[in-house]
Amino acid sequence: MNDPSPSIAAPDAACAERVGRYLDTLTKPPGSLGRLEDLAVTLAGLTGEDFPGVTPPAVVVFAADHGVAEEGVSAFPQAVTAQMVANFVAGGAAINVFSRRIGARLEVVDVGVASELPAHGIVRDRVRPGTANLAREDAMSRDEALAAIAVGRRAARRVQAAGCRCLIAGEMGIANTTASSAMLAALTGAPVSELVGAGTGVAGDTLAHKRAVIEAALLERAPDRDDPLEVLARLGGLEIAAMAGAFLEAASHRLPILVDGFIATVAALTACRLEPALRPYLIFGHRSHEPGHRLALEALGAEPLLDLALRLGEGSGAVLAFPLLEATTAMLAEMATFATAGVDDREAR
Ligand SMILES: O=C(O)c1ccc[n+]([C@@H]2O[C@H](COP(=O)([O-])O)[C@@H](O)[C@H]2O)c1
Ligand SMILES: Cc1cc2nc[nH]c2cc1C
Repeated sequence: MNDPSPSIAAPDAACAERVGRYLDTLTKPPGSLGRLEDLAVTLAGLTGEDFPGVTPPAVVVFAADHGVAEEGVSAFPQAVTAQMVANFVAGGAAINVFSRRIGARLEVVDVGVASELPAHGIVRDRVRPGTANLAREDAMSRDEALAAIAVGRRAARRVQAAGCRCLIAGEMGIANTTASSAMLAALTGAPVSELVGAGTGVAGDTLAHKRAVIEAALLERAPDRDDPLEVLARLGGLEIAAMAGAFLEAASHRLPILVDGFIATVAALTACRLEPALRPYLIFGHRSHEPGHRLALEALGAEPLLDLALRLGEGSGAVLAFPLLEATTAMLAEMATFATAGVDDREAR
């Protein structure tokens, strides 16, 4: 319980190198498939397979509430967290629609929703009914943060046991851009004014108030930036902790991980601070409209695949990027080589 991270192997460098060479035998000018070629090398290295597979993918949506919602930092009331969970169960949310398109196994996990939920269709693994208000006290204890990380690890083990070959973690939690922004400022030292954003749609005085709440909380909670578990416990969220745990566990099984938007990336950054060996297993699906996402990606040295000005969460941007991973694996498995297709290779110079 005290060690949040399983052991994570380094990617298979020999396999990655072999696939890099193989790519140049396929019927295309070398490098012409651009970042898909980088992705092929990455997938080979992290799975240790010359012809990696990513199907079927799994989407796990972690839902939790945030005590800081009572400060009026979101455009929506806290009750929307539970209402959207009911929508996920009924199949009507964006994540349901997009997950069906890619044939994903979709699971919704209650890691800390503060109100009533439907009786069926949810994995019940609630650590506590929402965090405390981080503007007034620590969001949770270290033990609760560890327990929420363990929730995520259990979810990733279910994904692995179900035979899924790519993990996408999503989240639902009213006010979680406040928690994520506070965590990102604490972990990177970046000024709150550079990373705070609209979340579900706050603007004007409400946005200024959100910034002031985060700045005051950073002074009050003052976590040690070199202690990621302390940052998570004092400023974070249960679903953020669970995503971090899911990423760590998935990497220990050599599962490729497709990271979603701002909140998921803050979870990824936290997990990388806990265990730097995680970083090579992370592929970033998209750049969210939330301004802090750029900083979080920079802190990870990450360049996402898509930039569609999304700001939904739920895992939606990662699911939309998944077909690019599928295309990458199909490129390796199905393209003809110059030799098999009888196409002249480039002139020797
Ligand atoms: O993933 C993102 O980049 C993202 C950006 C802005 C908002 N969200 C979603 O909106 C909710 C948080 O917004 P807020 O305004 O309540 O803090 C939460 O449920 C997230 O899934 C998600
Ligand atoms: C309606 C709604 C759907 C969401 N999905 C993720 N976060 C959300 C926030 C709101 C408000």
